[in-house]
Amino acid sequence: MTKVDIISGFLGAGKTTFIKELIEKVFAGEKLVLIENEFGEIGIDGGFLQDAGIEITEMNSGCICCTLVGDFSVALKKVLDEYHPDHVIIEPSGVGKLSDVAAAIENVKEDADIEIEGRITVVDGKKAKMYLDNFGEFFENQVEHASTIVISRTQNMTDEKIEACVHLLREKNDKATIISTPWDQLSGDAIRHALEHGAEIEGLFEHHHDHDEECTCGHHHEHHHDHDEECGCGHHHHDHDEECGCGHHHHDHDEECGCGHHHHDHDEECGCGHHHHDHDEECSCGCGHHHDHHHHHADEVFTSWGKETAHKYTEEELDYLLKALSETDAYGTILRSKGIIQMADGNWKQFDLVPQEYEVRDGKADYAGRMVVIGTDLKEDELAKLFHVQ
Ligand SMILES: Nc1nc2c(ncn2[C@@H]2O[C@H](COP(=O)(O)OP(=O)(O)OP(=O)(O)O)[C@@H](O)[C@H]2O)c(=O)[nH]1
Repeated sequence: MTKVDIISGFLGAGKTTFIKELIEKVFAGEKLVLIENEFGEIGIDGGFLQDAGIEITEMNSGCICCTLVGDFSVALKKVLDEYHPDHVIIEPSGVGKLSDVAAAIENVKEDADIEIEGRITVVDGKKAKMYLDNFGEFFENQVEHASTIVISRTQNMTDEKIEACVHLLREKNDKATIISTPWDQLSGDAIRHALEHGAEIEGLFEHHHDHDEECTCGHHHEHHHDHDEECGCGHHHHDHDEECGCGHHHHDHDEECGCGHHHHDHDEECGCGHHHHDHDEECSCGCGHHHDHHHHHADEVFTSWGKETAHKYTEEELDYLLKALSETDAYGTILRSKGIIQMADGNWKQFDLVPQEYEVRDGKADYAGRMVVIGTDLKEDELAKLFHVQ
């Protein structure tokens, strides 16, 4: 039996940092495989885990989401056959929906001896409200489908702020264990207990209905449900045996689409008896597409820009670009950036950036400098100038 833990969380939430804690405190000595799915084309993480002798499979071909569920299932099966690990840790991209990833694992469960132990979502305590308001479609799904929610950065928050954050998360998920203790104070046992509790309540997420049936809404779902239950794909389905014929996705009508606006039903009927929202106007979510439905794929909303470079940066250049990206919107709405670059003195530095915060560490020489920037409305030409990669 291989136990599978999913460590999800929005861009820069602290997934990789929490995985380090898990590996050191909880999974030490176990045969472990990590499957990482980065949204950016250029993988930056990974080095430290490889050094620790942990097997890493990167899926950089795109975000695990409903369109990539099949590819992901194949990658997971391959890892199980090849390594027979005790544990598989899956780190989906920050903009992946936890329900999509869980559905992919459920696929594999039918012919492999695995059990989902924890659906863990790491939440940046300081940004939870802002991300819920602005990118609710992605962030909310990660919170709602978690069995354990781990809040990061609580060591830098007041008790009131921590409480407000827990309250906000509780409104979206009243079942999950919420960990708000700073991680360095958490023992391995406490983390293990939270994971095991996750496994206990995992049963609540599982449904046993007809598998492999084609839903008449035009999508292939792994599970079908009675009544108005959520199937884990993050969408709300109505009677599955009913053909509505309108060819649209149907969702909870009161759901936010992630563009930060609340859309209401328009009075149009497509004939299936449900109200659909059908705007012809452009949504201001930044994806630049016309929407006639509520569902966004991550790559419609978020863009990733990445480059390799031989440029050697001075301290001033690095300082300037990190401040520009974290404190201004001159280059678009920057949600995440990370990179490994060579400095003018020959040393290598690794940087990690989220809105309002960045961190620079000494890095190891690599084959080339490289960086990735993820956000909305990215100004790519300006970014290229900022990083001296033109
Ligand atoms: N102070 C503090 N910093 C943290 C904490 N968790 C994460 N960070 C920092 O936040 C940045 C992002 O952390 P990661 O662990 O790389 O986040 P991630 O969720 O893996 O990010 P993605 O690569 O976007 O998936 C890094 O600079 C971390 O050092 C925390 O609890 N406290």
